[in-house]
Amino acid sequence: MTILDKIVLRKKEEVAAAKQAVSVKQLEAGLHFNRNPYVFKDFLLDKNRTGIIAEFKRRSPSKGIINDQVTVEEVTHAYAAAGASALSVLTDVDFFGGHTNDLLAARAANEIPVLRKDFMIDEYQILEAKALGADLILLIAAILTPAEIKNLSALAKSLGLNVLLEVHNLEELQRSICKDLDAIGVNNRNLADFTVNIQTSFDLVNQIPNEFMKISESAISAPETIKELRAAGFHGFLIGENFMKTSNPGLAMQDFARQLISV
Ligand SMILES: O=C(O)c1ccccc1NCC(=O)[C@H](O)[C@H](O)COP(=O)(O)O
Repeated sequence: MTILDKIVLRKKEEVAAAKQAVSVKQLEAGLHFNRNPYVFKDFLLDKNRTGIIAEFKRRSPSKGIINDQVTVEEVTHAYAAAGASALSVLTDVDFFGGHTNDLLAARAANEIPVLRKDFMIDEYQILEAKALGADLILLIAAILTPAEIKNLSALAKSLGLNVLLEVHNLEELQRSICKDLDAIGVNNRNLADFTVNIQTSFDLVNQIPNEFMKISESAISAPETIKELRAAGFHGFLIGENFMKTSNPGLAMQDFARQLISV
């Protein structure tokens, strides 16, 4: 059983428990449910921003604890001030040390798009994302059938949410593309065995139809890499560990953004 299989098994239990605890009616009555989400593309293409989707990531299955000494408010606020185009907030508890409260806190502290970074397998989680104030949801091709991607993305769009599809190879990309996606992310990390290779992004970028925003995800640690990814056609860059492993992730992002101007 891969780590991804384990995460999905646990996610099914979590979603079942969440449905018992909070009804769909209660979600729909939530503080943020009627808020208009930000348009992800506008922030990605804003020349005054970096294109970076900066992630708040306390721990991960591949690295263990990355940083449990900082708060979501201080870090995400500093990311936004340093020019992040969007924030990625992990809400998975067991494998990433995240929480839905982290998303609520990031929403309250920021006025840029927030991605609910989780393993979405059920319509309930999309409604929950909307209620928490997310602007963007992630659908991972490796854990969903084409029909599930179609249904979950259609529901997200009907709620005004932006949809990021994540793929790792050409087969996942070709079987998963559908009309309700806004962006397609190439994950440079193989989620089954944790190996990382930036080349995955370069290999797939021209296979992604140009109507979608193109995002390179994971293992990005140098401004020069962003320059190369941009030249290849990417609009967005999801970065977690490179900032979170420092004692001051916001400052790390600020230094990175400064260097980005001069590469
Ligand atoms: O990061 C992991 O170990 C991991 C393991 C299993 C499933 C997903 C995993 N990570 C999710 C991500 O892809 C990253 O959090 C995200 O792309 C940022 O990557 P990085 O900049 O390398 O932290």
